[in-house]
Amino acid sequence: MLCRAAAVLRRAPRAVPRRAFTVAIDGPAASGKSSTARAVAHELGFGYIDSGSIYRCATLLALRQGISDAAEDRAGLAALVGQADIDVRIRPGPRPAGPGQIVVPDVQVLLDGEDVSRAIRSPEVNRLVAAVASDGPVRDAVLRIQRSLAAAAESLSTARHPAHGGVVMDGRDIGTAVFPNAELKIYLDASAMARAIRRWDQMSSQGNGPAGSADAGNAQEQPPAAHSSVEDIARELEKRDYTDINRKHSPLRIAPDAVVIDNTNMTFERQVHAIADLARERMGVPRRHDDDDM
Ligand SMILES: Nc1ncnc2c1ncn2[C@@H]1O[C@H](COP(=O)(O)OP(=O)(O)OP(=O)(O)O)[C@@H](O)[C@H]1O
Ligand SMILES: Nc1ccn([C@H]2C[C@H](O)[C@@H](COP(=O)(O)O)O2)c(=O)n1
Repeated sequence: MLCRAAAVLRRAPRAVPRRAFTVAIDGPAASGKSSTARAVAHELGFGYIDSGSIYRCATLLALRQGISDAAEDRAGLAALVGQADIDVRIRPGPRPAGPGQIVVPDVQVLLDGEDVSRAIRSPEVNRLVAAVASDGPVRDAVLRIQRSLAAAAESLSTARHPAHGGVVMDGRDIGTAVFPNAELKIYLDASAMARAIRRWDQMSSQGNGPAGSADAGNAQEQPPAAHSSVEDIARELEKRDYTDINRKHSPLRIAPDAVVIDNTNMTFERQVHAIADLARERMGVPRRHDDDDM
């Protein structure tokens, strides 16, 4: 009898079919959401969706159609966004520089088949995107795109890893509005000064230095006039935090069930390993980075 039971157990499928695992990463500007989310997705073999890039595509559409940031002019934008074909793909990025180093893949964004990865980070888009992202109907249209892109990315990932596939999405309202039932919600935070220093470094590494850089990551806080100091950038980031927290539609909030990670004094590697291991723990698979207990 025992032998029979054992044989039946051996024949039983190992993994019970389950919904794919969703990791939602939210937080203020320059807290490290997108770089962390991409690295975590790579480490777990998950899909990745940069939700900010969808708002940026909506903004590019507005600019190309000559739609200004006046609310009445934006009335038709939500319909345009709903009809657009927007795709966000993860690209195998630079190889790690040494053994054990973290891979942060690049992201490619397609708007109606055109590669707009650079165009959506132009100074014009940076200037308009916050206004576009505060529009209720545009947010509803983007929400539908976010969910359908995530479903596609999840099914690709689960086709490769049937027992533990999933998707990582980063933004401002992923754990609160887009995926309120996400299996793991992270709220990534850091002091305004730490974020300003990172932004400064980002701008410097992109060529012209903070004073003249046109495209510094996603830096919307960069005014047309050049920044003279890290303190200026910190003040701009605080202004943006205020706008994000106080806007009417989907304001930036910490979901009650989110794990808050303040990475002010944390290395990039540690936060990536910690989040990946939290996901593994919740999926019931062994942790890989035992030193990274949070
Ligand atoms: N723990 C960390 N220590 C130092 N630098 C970090 C850390 N985490 C992320 N960074 C760096 O901070 C910079 C900003 O990160 P990232 O672009 O991922 O932020 P973000 O939150 O997605 O920004 P935004 O909201 O504007 O899109 C990047 O250069 C990233 O490599
Ligand atoms: N889930 C999201 C993602 C982004 N936004 C807003 C915030 C920014 O104004 C804009 C672009 O985001 P970024 O690429 O800089 O991360 O979109 C949002 O409201 N909700």
